[in-house]
Formats: sequence, C-alpha cells, structure tokens
Amino acid sequence: MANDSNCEYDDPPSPEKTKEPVSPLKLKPLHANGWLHDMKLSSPTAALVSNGSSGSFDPTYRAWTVSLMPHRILVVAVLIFVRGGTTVHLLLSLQKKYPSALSAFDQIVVCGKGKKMALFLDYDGTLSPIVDEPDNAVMSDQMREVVRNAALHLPTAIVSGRSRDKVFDFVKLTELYYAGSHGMDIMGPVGEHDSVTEHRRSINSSKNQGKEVKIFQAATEFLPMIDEVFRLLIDKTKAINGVKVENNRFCVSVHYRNVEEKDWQLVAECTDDVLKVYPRLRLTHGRRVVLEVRPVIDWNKGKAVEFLLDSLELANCKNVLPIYIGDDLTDEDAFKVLRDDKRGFGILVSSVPKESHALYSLMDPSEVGLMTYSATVPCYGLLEETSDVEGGRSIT
Ligand SMILES: O=P(O)(O)OC[C@H]1O[C@H](O[C@H]2O[C@H](CO)[C@@H](O)[C@H](O)[C@H]2O)[C@H](O)[C@@H](O)[C@@H]1O
Repeated sequence: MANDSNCEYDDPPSPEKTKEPVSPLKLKPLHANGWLHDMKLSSPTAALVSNGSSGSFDPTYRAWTVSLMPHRILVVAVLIFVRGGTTVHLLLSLQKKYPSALSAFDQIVVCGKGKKMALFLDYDGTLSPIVDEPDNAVMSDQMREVVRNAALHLPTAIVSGRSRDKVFDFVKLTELYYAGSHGMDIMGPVGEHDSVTEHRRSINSSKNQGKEVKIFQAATEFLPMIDEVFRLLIDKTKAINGVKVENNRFCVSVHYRNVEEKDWQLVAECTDDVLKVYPRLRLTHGRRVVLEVRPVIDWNKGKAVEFLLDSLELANCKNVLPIYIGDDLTDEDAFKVLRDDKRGFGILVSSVPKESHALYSLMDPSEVGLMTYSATVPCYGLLEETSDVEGGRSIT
C-alpha cells in the first residue's frame, strides 16, 4: 500500500540493534524547511483543498469508499484475507479502496464468524471529535456507553498518543486496557505465554480502582529526558502565539493548529533546535497539525497491539479477529501489523480520501460509535455471544 507523502514510516534503528544511539535527524536530515512542507500538507485546510471537498456526498470520497470489486467477490476476498490467503491479500491491496465499515458490516460479520473479537480504539479523532484545544477533547456520554458495552463483551483497549492518565481522565472506564504515549505505557493483564519478553523494560503490578493491574512501560529510562525536553520546548516556543506543548509522559506533542501559518517555520525551527542535542529522541509528524517528540526505540502502536494480543493470550490463536479503529498516521503501524498478520484489520477514520494500511473506513467519530455499537450489541441478531469463550467474544 502506498503511504501518505508526509508520513515518516521508516522506523529508526532501535538502540538495541545499534552500538551508539543514532539520531534519525542525522540519518534523515529533517530540516525545518522539510518540516514546514509537511506541516502545510497535513493541515486540515490543505487536505480539503487537495481533495476538493469531503463527506459522503462528495464524489471523490464516495469513490474512495466504494470497492472496485463486486460485492460478492469482496466478501470472499475479505474472508480468505483474514484466513491468510496471500493472493487475495494482494488483490485487496490492489483495489486500493476503503469500503465503509458500516456498509460492509455484513462482510465483517462473515469474517468474524466463530472468532474471538478484540477491539482497539484510538482516542483523538476516533472516540472524540478533533477540537482546537487539546484539553477540551471530551468524549460524549453516549460514546462512553458504547465503549463500556464493547468492553463488557470483548477485550477492548484504548491506544493513544496521549499519556495514559490523561486518556483515562477523558474515557473514565475501568473496564478497558489503556496504552498511552503511543503504546509506550500499557496498563492491563500480562499472560503467561509472553513472547515479547525482550521488550519488557519493566512490569509492575499495582492497584488501580481497587483492581490488580499490570503496567508495562517500554521507555522508562527516557522519562527524565522527556521532562527536560518538554520544559525546553515550552521555553523555546513561548514567544510564538498559539503554540501548545503537551507532555504525554513518554513523548511530547508540539501543537501548531492555532499558530498562524506564517509562524509554522518558526515552530519547526525551534523544535528542531531543541532536538539537535538529543540524539536519542526523534521527531515524527502527525496527520493532525502536531509534531511528536519520542524516544528512538523500536516501539509504536503496532507493537502495543501485538503486546496486548499476546498478554490476552490471543496472539497465537487463529480464532481471533482483532479490529483497530484510528484516524492518525501513528495508527498506521497498528493497521500494518493486523494487515501483515492477515488476522484482523484496521478501520481508518477519515472524511477525506487517504492512503492507508487499513482495510475499511469510517467517516467520523459518530460512525465509530455506530460501528462499535452494531458490532457489540447482540440484539441486532448479527452477533451472538457464546458462553465458552474467555478473554474474547465469539461471533456465532
Ligand atoms: O493517538 P491519539 O489518541 O489520536 O492522540 C494523538 C494526539 O491527539 C491530540 O491531539 C490531536 O487532537 C486535539 C484535540 O482534538 C487537537 O487539538 C490536536 O490538533 C490534534 O493533534 C493530543 O493532544 C496529542 O497529544 C496526541 O498526540
């Protein structure tokens, strides 16, 4: 699948694999001018301009969500894809369309027949609409109920770029697994058959809301560095109107959504300047007018999904249908893991056409709510719960 042109997909080498920590800024010079170009491309207005318009009535969007394959062939293709057929996997990637997960709901039910579902949800832009002020990105009560209901029936995790605590403050549900800081801070159970031991920097057992939980943190040694960089970035950018630097615990977001375009170059330069002396930190670019500073480690939302599946003892199980719903570039790592695994699939939330590793699309958080509700409410008669499945729900 083709990637977005403004996407940094190449993971930098992990410190474990290199003798000296190597800065991705040195490997791939990301000069301020380069970032400025990416920043312009990723702005919501640029997306609209380049695509003409957005929404289900727009012909470009409709073409993007409509499959090139006849419906019946697609059902078979999806079915074989999920069961591991390489030819059909190829066919699916060639068609380059992202059918609406709502219109394709019947296909998804066919794919999930007799399987244990696991649901992974991004937060911003997926469960809550994108708003100008990051602290105001609240989730509706209705959406909370939908997610709570999902968690009653199947393993459900929130995988976010925000800090775990912050995303918990928004979601407020104890029934879920949480992976904050782009998956670098995970709270949930850890199974016995854990194949990710080599990544395990620390696992602490602790109490949360009276429940015993396991905490996995992939980059604890970076905490002091991230704090330091957070403070430096605040200081360096304080004169720029509208900039917001957010501490996401294991990573830092530099928001320029509310910065005048003439100052974007300055935001890029300031961030670049601070990072120059931190070769163990890298800079990535979100789809949502934000620069993300994070440790140079081989860990991302995709690894977090693998870790959680492993912890839930669903990793080596053929009878599992993991579904990941997200809207950002960082979610592509998770879409890719599911796509490469040929077990589950990603659903991209977007109101404008984009290239993605996801298999299906949804237009906005309200469609995410509808999809999650439909997938997890047995009263529709599409999904019925079996009593003999633990740690996952089986569709019969
Ligand atoms: O992985 P996510 O849960 O999608 O988090 C990614 C970033 O989301 C937040 O920023 C984005 O949403 C804000 C609120 O709608 C919006 O104002 C901002 O422009 C977006 O970039 C969050 O504030 C970041 O820290 C996350 O990294």
